[in-house]
Amino acid sequence: MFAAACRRRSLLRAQKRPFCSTSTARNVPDGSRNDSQSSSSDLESLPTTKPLQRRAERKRRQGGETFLDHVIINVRGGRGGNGCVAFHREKFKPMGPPSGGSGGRGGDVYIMPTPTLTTLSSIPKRTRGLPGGSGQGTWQNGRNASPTIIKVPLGTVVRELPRDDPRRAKDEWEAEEESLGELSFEERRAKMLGNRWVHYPRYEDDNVNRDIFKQAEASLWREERERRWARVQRARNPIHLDLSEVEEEVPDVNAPLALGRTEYLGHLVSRGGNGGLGNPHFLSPINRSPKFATKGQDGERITLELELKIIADIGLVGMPNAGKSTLLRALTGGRARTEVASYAFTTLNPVVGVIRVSDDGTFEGELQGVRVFEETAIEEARILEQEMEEESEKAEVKPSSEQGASPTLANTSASESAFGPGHHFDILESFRFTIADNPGLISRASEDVGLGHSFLRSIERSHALVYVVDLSGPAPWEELSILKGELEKYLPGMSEKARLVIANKADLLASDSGEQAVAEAKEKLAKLVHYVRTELALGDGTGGSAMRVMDVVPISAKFSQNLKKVVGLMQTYVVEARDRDR
Ligand SMILES: Nc1nc2c(ncn2[C@@H]2O[C@H](COP(=O)(O)OP(=O)(O)OP(=O)(O)O)[C@@H](O)[C@H]2O)c(=O)[nH]1
Ligand SMILES: [Mg+2]
Repeated sequence: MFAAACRRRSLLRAQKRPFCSTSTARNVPDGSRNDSQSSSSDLESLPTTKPLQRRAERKRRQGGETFLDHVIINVRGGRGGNGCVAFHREKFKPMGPPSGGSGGRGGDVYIMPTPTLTTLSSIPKRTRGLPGGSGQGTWQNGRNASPTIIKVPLGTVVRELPRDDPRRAKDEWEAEEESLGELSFEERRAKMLGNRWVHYPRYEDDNVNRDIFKQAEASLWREERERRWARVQRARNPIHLDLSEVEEEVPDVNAPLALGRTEYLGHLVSRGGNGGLGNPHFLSPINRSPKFATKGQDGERITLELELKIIADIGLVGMPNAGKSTLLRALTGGRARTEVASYAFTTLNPVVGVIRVSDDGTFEGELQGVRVFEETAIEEARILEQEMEEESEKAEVKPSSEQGASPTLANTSASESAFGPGHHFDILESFRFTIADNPGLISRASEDVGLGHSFLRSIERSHALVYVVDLSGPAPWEELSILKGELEKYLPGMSEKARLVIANKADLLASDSGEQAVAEAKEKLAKLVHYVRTELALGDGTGGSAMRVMDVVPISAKFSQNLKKVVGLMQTYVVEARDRDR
C-alpha cells in the first residue's frame, strides 16, 4: 500500500514537473553547447525555469564547492570533565577527608563506513566528541562520555593531514598559544594555571604559593610534555584508512561465555581527553587537606581529508548536452538512474552504471527490446499516463479478476519475457564493467569554471576515457579539441587515457533521409575521423614512439543504434587496462 502510494506521489511529481517538447529539446542544447564553447559566463543567461535546471545553475555558480567527493573535516575528541575539590562533612566530623570526584573521560570520535550513504555532503565539517561529566562531592566521579561515530560512504579514503599542511587545524597546545597572544609572562602563567587547575573557593592565591602545589604543577607539566611528545610521534604515522568494505566486529571465538557483546564503533580517529583529578588524588602525608584539583584535558584535535573514490573502468567525457547520460541509460537498459534533459549541466555528480555483457557481445541494455531513451521527465510522465490508462481500464472491467494479468503478458515482447531486467541476465553474463557518467565539461573547466574541476578527479580515476561529442553540431571536432585541452590543463598526460570518440545523435543527421543530408552527414563524419587521426593520435601507452589511433563510432544513444560496437570496444579497453594493472 505504502509503496504504491509513494510511487503514485513520485509520478504525480513527475507530471507536475514541466518538461520540454522535442522541438525545444533540439533548440536548447545547440544554443547552450555553443555558449559553453565560447564562454562559460554566457551560460548565466540560460533561462532558469525548471526546478532541476535552477538547481544546476545554483550548483554551477558555487563553482563545484558543493560537489562533495572530497572534504576536509576537523575532528576533536570530547573534553574530559573537571575534577572536584570537596571535603566530606558529617555530623560530629567537621574536618572530613577530601572527597572530590574525578571528571569523566571525554568522548572518542570514530569513523565508520556505511552502505547507506553515497556522498560526503552529509558529513559535518566540524565534529566534536561529547564532554565528560565533571566530578562532584562525596567521591562522585563524572560519567564518561559516549563515543561519536562519523558515518562515511563506502569507498571513502581517510587521510590525516600532516603537521606542515596549512589546511590543518591547530592542535590544543597551538590553540592555547594563540589565545595567550601578547600577554606578559605573569599573565600567561595565570591564564595557563586557570586552564588547568580548579581551586577551593578563596584559596587560589594561597595554593599557588605553596610548595605542595608547585610539586603537583611540575608533575602535571611533565605529564603534559609526555602527551605532547606522544602526539608528535603519532603524527609520524598519520591515519590512512581505505574504507571500501562494510565492517562489522567478528566476535572472538575464545571469549568467555556470557561476555556481553560490544557494539562495533569503527576506527578510532580522535581520543577524548582524560577527566581531571579530584582533590583526594593530591592527599599526601604532608598535605592532609589539598584544596585544588585538575581540570579535564582537551580532546585530540585532528584534521582529516576524506575522499570518495569513484573508480569506474570507463569515464565519459563530453560537453554538456552531448548525450552522455542518455548513452549510459541506453547501455544499462535504463537502470542507471541518471537524469537526462535538454539543458546544460543536467548531470551534477558522477553516476556510475554497470554494463553487463554476455559471451556473444550482447549487453543487458540491448535486451530491453527497441526502446527510446528520452528525457527522464518525459519518460516519467509517459509512465504516469500509462498507469492512469491501465487504472481506468481496470475500473471498466473488474478489478479482482485474474484476466487482468494476461493482456500484460501478451503485450510483452519475446525478448523481454526471456530476459527481463535484472537477474535473468545473470545466466548470460560473462563480463561486466563500470561506466561513470560525468557532468559536462566546458572550456576553462580546469580553471574551476562551470561545475568546476571537482568532478575532474572522478574522470582522473577512470581507467580509460571515452569522448562523447554531438555529431549534429556544426563542428564536433572543435568540441574534441576543447575537451582534450581541458583534460591536459587539469593534469598533463590525462588525455592519453582517451581511447574512443563516440559521435552521438547520428540519427538527427539522416532523420529526413534527404540524400543531401545523408551526404553531408557522411562528410562531417569523415572530417571528424580525419581530425581524430591527425590531431588526436596517442602514444601507445608504453612511452615508446609507436602511435595509437583512436576509434570513432557514430551512434544514436536515444534510439540505441550501434551500441553493440561501442560496448565491444569498451570491453577490449577494460580488459587491456585490467591486464596492465595486474
Ligand atoms: N536525437 C537525439 N537526441 C539525443 C541523443 N542522445 C541524447 N539526446 C538528447 O540530448 C539531450 C541531452 O542529453 P543528456 O543525456 O542529458 O546529455 P548530457 O551529456 O548527459 O548532458 P549534461 O548532463 O548536461 O552534461 C537530451 O534532450 C537527449 O534526449 C541521440 O542519440 N539522438
Ligand atoms: Mg548528463
